[in-house]
Amino acid sequence: MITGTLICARCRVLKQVLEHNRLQLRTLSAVYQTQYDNQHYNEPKVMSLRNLNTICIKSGFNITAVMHSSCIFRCTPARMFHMGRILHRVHRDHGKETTELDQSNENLEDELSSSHLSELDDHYLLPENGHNVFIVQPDLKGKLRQRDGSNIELKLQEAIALVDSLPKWSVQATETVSIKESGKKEFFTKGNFAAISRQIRRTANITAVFVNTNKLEGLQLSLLQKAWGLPVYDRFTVVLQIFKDHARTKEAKLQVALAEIPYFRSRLKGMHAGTLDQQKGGLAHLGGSGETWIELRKRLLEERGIKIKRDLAVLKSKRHLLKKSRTKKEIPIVAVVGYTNAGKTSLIKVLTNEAALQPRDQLFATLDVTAHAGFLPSHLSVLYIDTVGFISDIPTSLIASFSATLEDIREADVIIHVRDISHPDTDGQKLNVIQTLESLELPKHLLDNMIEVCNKSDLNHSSHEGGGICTSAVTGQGIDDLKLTLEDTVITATGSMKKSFKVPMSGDHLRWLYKEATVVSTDQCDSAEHLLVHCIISQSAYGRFRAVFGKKKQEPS
Ligand SMILES: Nc1nc2c(ncn2[C@@H]2O[C@H](COP(=O)(O)OP(=O)(O)OP(=O)(O)O)[C@@H](O)[C@H]2O)c(=O)[nH]1
Ligand SMILES: [Mg+2]
Repeated sequence: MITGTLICARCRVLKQVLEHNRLQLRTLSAVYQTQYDNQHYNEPKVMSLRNLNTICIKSGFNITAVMHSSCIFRCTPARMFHMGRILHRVHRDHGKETTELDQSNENLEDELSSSHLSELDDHYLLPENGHNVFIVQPDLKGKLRQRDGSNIELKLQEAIALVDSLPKWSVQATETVSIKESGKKEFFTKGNFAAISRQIRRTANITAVFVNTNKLEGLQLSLLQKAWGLPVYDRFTVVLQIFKDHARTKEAKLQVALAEIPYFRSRLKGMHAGTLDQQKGGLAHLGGSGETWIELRKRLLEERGIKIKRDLAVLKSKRHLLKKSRTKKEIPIVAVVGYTNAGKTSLIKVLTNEAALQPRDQLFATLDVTAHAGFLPSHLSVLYIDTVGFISDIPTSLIASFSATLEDIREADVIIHVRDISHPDTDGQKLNVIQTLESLELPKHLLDNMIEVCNKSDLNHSSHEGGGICTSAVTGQGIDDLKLTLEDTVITATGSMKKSFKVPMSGDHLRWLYKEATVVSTDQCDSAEHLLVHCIISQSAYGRFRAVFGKKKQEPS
């Protein structure tokens, strides 16, 4: 039996280090590497430890120690112990397929690959103690201003609300700075940069700077961090943290993890390869084909992205099954969209009387797409879909990672656009939502039939002109109007009809209609043996009704 140390073949760097030092490891690593290359090269998941163990036994290899690439970088004794324990169990249970084992392997893979990526993180996302933030509000000048067109004071207010949405984060000071050009290596001009740096240095107790711009380039970010000696955040990273903090379900967490990848990638871009490789103990290049520290992390990020997308696809297929069963029952779907904090969840709560719904005065309180059943005045049941709020100046990659939400909007029968009519920038917010919806290339009829709701009208003291149904989710004002309008729109959008049927008191007609259509009300007929039934019925159900019961007898002209 050959005795040796087991290594993770995914890490070619480590393999080369070991070989370079003439350690007696080649037999197993070669077997593992070959298997990995042949079978799993394009797959993010490495061979399971159980399979590896089978190979070990077949090739007469006795494992005496476990070693992973993270030993070189950041291997904790606990991780080593964990891996050793699993291998011990694999040995013991060799040949037996136990689910417990699979579970451990999965967790382990995640733990190990995130151990590399956590070095990119450096507690930058969701630091335990929060932050005292200095907000720098860029004031765009010249052509940039014309393109942007929004009010600086309102942008600053939104930046403050974003920071306040994070646990233990607070705003310490704010400053507005003129910006003339974007896309340059340096974000600020020299003079402005010196002034803002002085201001930051003078303000006590600051632990982070938030530059309220869409997204800083990797290089810009690292230059600013170096100059100020503080972590620097842009809009993308602040919203990403809010998403990370608010994500509850597996799907939302996966979507946030997917959104994190471009962020990590941009961090890599901003890092200087030479400096980091030196810091990591000269492991930058080991032989011609070895991976540098940065290459390794790029590969891990790519693998992580593939894995997350695969997991999301599984969830999506389940979601489709659910949708199919919904469609089978022909329940109309109403997607409730709007700017974050406009009152979407609150409105659904009053429309459905669902006590469990919890609106919160927070940006991005809702991150999970949820469905809530409600009834319209004619007893027509609908499903309201609560969605993630929109916000201006967010890179599309962040929105795209929430593609499931967007797909739900696409598949709805009707869209309700909820606006916060009391917000000083309500028109800007409306424009942003419309532009985002248009960029989703939704079917034309969905945009044409969209219902605009001017919510929080109890707080709006100036008169509101223009379309839209004025509502208040707090006082209930306008909710009945909204339901009536929604009912008409749903009936038109789903191709349903309002019909009345004269059906015999005895017989299956009435039971059938209650099951397959929405019975609005019933009336006595001239004949005592018949009943007049008023329904909302889909075209397909109407066709079936006629096929089962015949036309002439039941329908009054
Ligand atoms: N006064 C008043 N407050 C409202 C009204 N509707 C919602 N709110 C408040 O506005 C805040 C946000 O409400 P939500 O329903 O959570 O808003 P949302 O659009 O779902 O927000 P996100 O999920 O974060 O995008 C909460 O504090 C609500 O109580 C309203 O009509 N009048
Ligand atoms: Mg909400």
